[in-house]
Parts: sequence; C-alpha cells; structure tokens
Amino acid sequence: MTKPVLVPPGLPTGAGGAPAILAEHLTKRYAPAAAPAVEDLSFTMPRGATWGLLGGNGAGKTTTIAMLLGLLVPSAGRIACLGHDMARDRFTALARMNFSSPYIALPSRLSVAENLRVYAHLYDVPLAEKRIAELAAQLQLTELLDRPAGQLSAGQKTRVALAKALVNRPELLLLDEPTASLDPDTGDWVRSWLERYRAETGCSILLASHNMGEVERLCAHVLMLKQGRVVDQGSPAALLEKYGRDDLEDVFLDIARGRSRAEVPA
Ligand SMILES: Nc1ncnc2c1ncn2[C@@H]1O[C@H](COP(=O)(O)OP(=O)(O)OP(=O)(O)O)[C@@H](O)[C@H]1O
Repeated sequence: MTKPVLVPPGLPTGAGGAPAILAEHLTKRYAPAAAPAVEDLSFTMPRGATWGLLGGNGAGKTTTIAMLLGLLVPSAGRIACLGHDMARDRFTALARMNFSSPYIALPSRLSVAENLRVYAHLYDVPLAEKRIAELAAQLQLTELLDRPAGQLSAGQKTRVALAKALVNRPELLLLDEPTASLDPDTGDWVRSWLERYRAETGCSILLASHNMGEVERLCAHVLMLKQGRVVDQGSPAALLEKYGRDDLEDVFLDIARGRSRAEVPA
C-alpha cells in the first residue's frame, strides 16, 4: 500500500489528519512551447472547508480541477487529496472524491435513475437503490427518475449532476461552476443545499465559479487566479478589507485590472 503524503509541519489540516487537498508547485503546459495554463500553484485546503477558485475566462480554474482529479497530468508539481499522492495512489483517493462539471454531459438516452445506477456501480456504492432514492428525495428528483437525462431542463440537469457527484458520499467534492446557467432562484436553492450538506457531512468542497456572490457566501477562503497564477488569496472578508471594497465583484475587477487599494477610486 502507498504511504500517505505527510503534511508539512505547521500547516492546518482540519479534522482527519491529512488536508483535503495539498497542491505543491503545480504547473500545466498543454504544449511544450505554450504559456502555462497553470503556473507554480501551491495551496493547502483543510478538511471540512469550502474554498473557491476565482478567475476570469482562461485563468486556469478548469485545468486545476482536472489535475486534482487526475484527468490531466501536471507538467510539474505534486498533488495529494485526502492524504493520497495522486501520482501513485489516485484510485484510492478518487473513491473518496467526486466532482460535477457543466462540461460533462450525462448519457442523454439513459433515464436519471439509470444514470445514477451506472455511477453507483462505478463507485461500488452499497445499497445503491436506497442511496439513489435518498438523493432523489433530497434533491427533488423523485418525479424525474424515469425521464431520459437528455430531456431535462438546465436546472434539473444540475440537480442530477449533483446527485451523481454525491452518490458515493464523497469526503472531497470538486465543483466546476455549480450554478452556471441556473436562474437566480434555482441557483440560490443549490447554494443553500450545498451549505447545508457541508455542515451536515463535514465534506470538503472546492468550487470554481464566476459568481462572486456565490463565492462570498459559500467560501471560507478564495484563491484568485489570473493567467494561471494565484495573484491573491484570503477569506472574502479579508479580501474586501484589503482592497477597501464592499463586494467581491469589485475586488475581482481590481485584481483583473491590476489595481491595488491605493489606486481604487473613492
Ligand atoms: N485542451 C487544451 N489544450 C490547449 N490549451 C488549453 C486546453 N484547455 C485549456 N487550455 C488553455 O489553458 C488556459 C486555462 O484554461 P481553463 O479552461 O483552465 O481556464 P478557466 O479558468 O477554467 O476558464 P473559463 O472560466 O473560461 O472556463 C486557457 O488559456 C486555455 O485556452
């Protein structure tokens, strides 16, 4: 069995020993001569927290999540999820993780229940039918279980994608744009649901989002990415204080436009 990665002394880990995610000097180049999509990214995300990856289009959020899931091999650097080194012990970690992304479509001709059964089988979920019924009740999917996934609205598909992401009761959840294309009411419902789920289960959540209100509400800590690098980070409150702003959207614009607090118009 592969030895778990040790946490450097002094770093917060939260409950359960190893941190949820330990990323060390991660770099990804899609081609040898290309500019890095992610460059020298390091962070330690403790257990039980929700953290946000914020950045404009092309900042490297999806690339980072794909590396954390082992879907992309980093050009340099090292990742440990839940104490497992992703280069050596990826499958042990993946059994305890899950993700949802708007870029991955569920097989459209399979019904919602069939889709969830496939994933329950892949994750070897015990009492799969019971788990599917439980998730369907929690995510208001019971009426939709027999409908083909391809015939659902965007909001319904998002709830099915969340059910898929939770089927194995993950300890670490990676969410790429969890409320993209949802109306404000459904988006709010999903955010409340995620808050409650994290509080009840102690699950660790890393979410990539363009929605500043969502990040401010859900995340204890935000990594601000620009051109593949972390240009700032901290709690939403600390970032608001640092930039002298009232909402995170303005902080985002300051960072995107390279303005420091001294340059922010009063
Ligand atoms: N498969 C790929 N091949 C080559 N370059 C890629 C590939 N995927 C992403 N990139 C490039 O890597 C950089 C980071 O892209 P990424 O998709 O990670 O950004 P993002 O922050 O998720 O953006 P968005 O908010 O638009 O989804 C961009 O310059 C993008 O063009």
